[in-house]
Amino acid sequence: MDRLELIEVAGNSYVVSGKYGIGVYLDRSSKTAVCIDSGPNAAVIEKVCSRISDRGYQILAVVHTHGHAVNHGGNLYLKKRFPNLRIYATHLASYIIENPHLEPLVFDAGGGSDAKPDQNKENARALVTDYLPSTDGIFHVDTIPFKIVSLPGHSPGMVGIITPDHVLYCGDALFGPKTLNKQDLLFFNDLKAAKRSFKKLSMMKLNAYVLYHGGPFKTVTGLINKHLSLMKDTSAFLEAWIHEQPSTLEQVVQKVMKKYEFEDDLHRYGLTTSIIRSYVKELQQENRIVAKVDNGLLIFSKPAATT
Ligand SMILES: O=c1ccn([C@@H]2O[C@H](COP(=O)(O)O)[C@@H](O)[C@H]2O)c(=O)[nH]1
Repeated sequence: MDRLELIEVAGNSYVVSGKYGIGVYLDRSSKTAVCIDSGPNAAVIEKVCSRISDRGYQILAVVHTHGHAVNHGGNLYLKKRFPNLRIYATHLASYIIENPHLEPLVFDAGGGSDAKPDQNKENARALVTDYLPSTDGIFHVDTIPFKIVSLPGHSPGMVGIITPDHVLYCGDALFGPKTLNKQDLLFFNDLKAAKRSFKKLSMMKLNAYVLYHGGPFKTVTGLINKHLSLMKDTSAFLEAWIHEQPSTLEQVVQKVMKKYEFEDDLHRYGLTTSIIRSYVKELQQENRIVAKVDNGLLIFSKPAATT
């Protein structure tokens, strides 16, 4: 793993270099640091701790945007190193953070989970100490004021965190260009909520936006448009296929895995199934497809023509 650095985003707000955009807010008066999410495992967060202590700061708290394993895998390490650590999360996120065995409910369709097994084990007993509101508002870590912005879509109850420097840590409300170029199929568990979150983001005026998969950006309008266009393409593809060929969810997943030339592995299958479920739900909500049970099979098909 490359050496991780703290990159200044604005004022006292930083982001860790590398694959995971862990946020770090350095409070100069108290010499304490607040992390936004804690990375996938102990190895990553240990390096982040070293960069923070090189600057003479101690970690006081970690604030979670949502409860996916790659966002909270550093908690147990932090808790062991800083026994008075505060861990902030919404109620919804806390269920998964405290019970990592629940994560397969989100990512798994009977096979693999999004987290590697050791990430799950590692995090087994790092309990949330403080609940964040899942609606917009202000909360304090010690005396430092942060703002919460509700940004559901990728994960239920996901929130963004705004630091006193007006930097918004968006979690996975948006993905960066690297992720967008790698995968056309975007993980959102509620597409309508995701689009409302995009709209909210597009109306905000902040100094910078930090994406957990993508790092810091001055504006996110271009990224939002790219997300909307990829989502529209996926929806149109699924609608056209289901109109042509009434299908079960498994058949739709198979079609998509073939289209994107995904490897036959359990993790990819689970992720694809979760994503396709969200699209199929939206197509049903918009009456673009219908569902019926036929001989014990759930079949999606074209709605009957109205006269
Ligand atoms: O097909 C997919 C696969 C993954 N995602 C989301 O992207 C990020 C980053 O994934 P990496 O594989 O670690 O680069 C992760 O949060 C996945 O949920 C996706 O949207 N579509």
